[in-house]
Amino acid sequence: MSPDLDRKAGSEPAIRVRGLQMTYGEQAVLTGVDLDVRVGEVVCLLGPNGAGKTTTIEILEGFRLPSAGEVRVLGEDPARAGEAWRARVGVVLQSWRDHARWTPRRLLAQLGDYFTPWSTPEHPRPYEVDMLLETVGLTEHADRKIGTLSGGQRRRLDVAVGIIGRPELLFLDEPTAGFDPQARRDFHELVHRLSDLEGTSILLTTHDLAEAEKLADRILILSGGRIVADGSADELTRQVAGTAEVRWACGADRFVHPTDDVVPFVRRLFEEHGDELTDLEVRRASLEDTYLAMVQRTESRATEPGLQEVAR
Ligand SMILES: Nc1ncnc2c1ncn2[C@@H]1O[C@H](COP(=O)(O)OP(=O)(O)OP(=O)(O)O)[C@@H](O)[C@H]1O
Repeated sequence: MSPDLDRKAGSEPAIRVRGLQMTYGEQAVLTGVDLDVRVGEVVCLLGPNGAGKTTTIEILEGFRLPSAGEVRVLGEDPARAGEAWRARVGVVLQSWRDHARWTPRRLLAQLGDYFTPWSTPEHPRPYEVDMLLETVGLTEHADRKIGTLSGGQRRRLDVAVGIIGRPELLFLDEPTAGFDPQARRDFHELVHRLSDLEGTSILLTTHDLAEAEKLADRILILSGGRIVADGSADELTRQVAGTAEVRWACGADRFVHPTDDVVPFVRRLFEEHGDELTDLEVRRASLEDTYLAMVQRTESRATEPGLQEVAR
């Protein structure tokens, strides 16, 4: 941990949300969301389509007013925060479509100027444009018109626009949608670099569970209007019963057994069947299995009145 992070570690979280509610007309989308993102942490918000991930992020960005609840982002209420606060927050929007005739270099230089008044010796802003172009892999395309860039190249530009001001907190809403595998890997390295070297706090949404596992210090699952799971990928996987499945074959017969105690179970198999075993496989629950189990659990609770009370 860098000295800067060390200093910040005891301070208030980058994001603190309690009892957040959001209702669109008659539709209650968020019914009581509690979440924290600590300084320097990378947190991934997962949830099915329509769960309210974008709504949550937009409220935290100050672009949408909640119906109820307490929201603190970098120590302020985003709905009331001013320009100095906005300069500390980076937002990667779903594709930069304006300024098709500008070049990435010109756009980034122009947007970067906005952050200059908020530069301090401890936290110089903005990023140097050439360095940022290199970081997001756009050096070759720096002087082409934005309108002629491919979808993936524009997405890289979106990321550059989001971080040009060297934000302390970065929001990424499905940042790698449309990326090819190389661009995805480059982006993952960029997130690690921002987090490890710059101490940037990051909240991102994705539907790519492998991406969540790779990037997140902590995963939150939003379902049924609330956070239903909170932990590292390993911690979440351990919360789902039957964490491993043992498959084996004796001659032509094949068997499957779910178990939490893999080693004693396999030892018994060898004691009982020894040389008769012709195949053996231990399959741990993946984050995908865990995610689907947790979302199904909340969805079935929502359709069975009273069950939620019993489960508590
Ligand atoms: N401006 C709006 N007016 C009315 N309803 C809205 C509005 N924005 C979102 N919704 C509804 O709120 C719910 C949550 O939408 P949101 O976009 O936050 O979900 P999401 O988790 O980001 O979904 P996805 O994974 O599909 O992007 C959806 O049912 C959506 O139709």
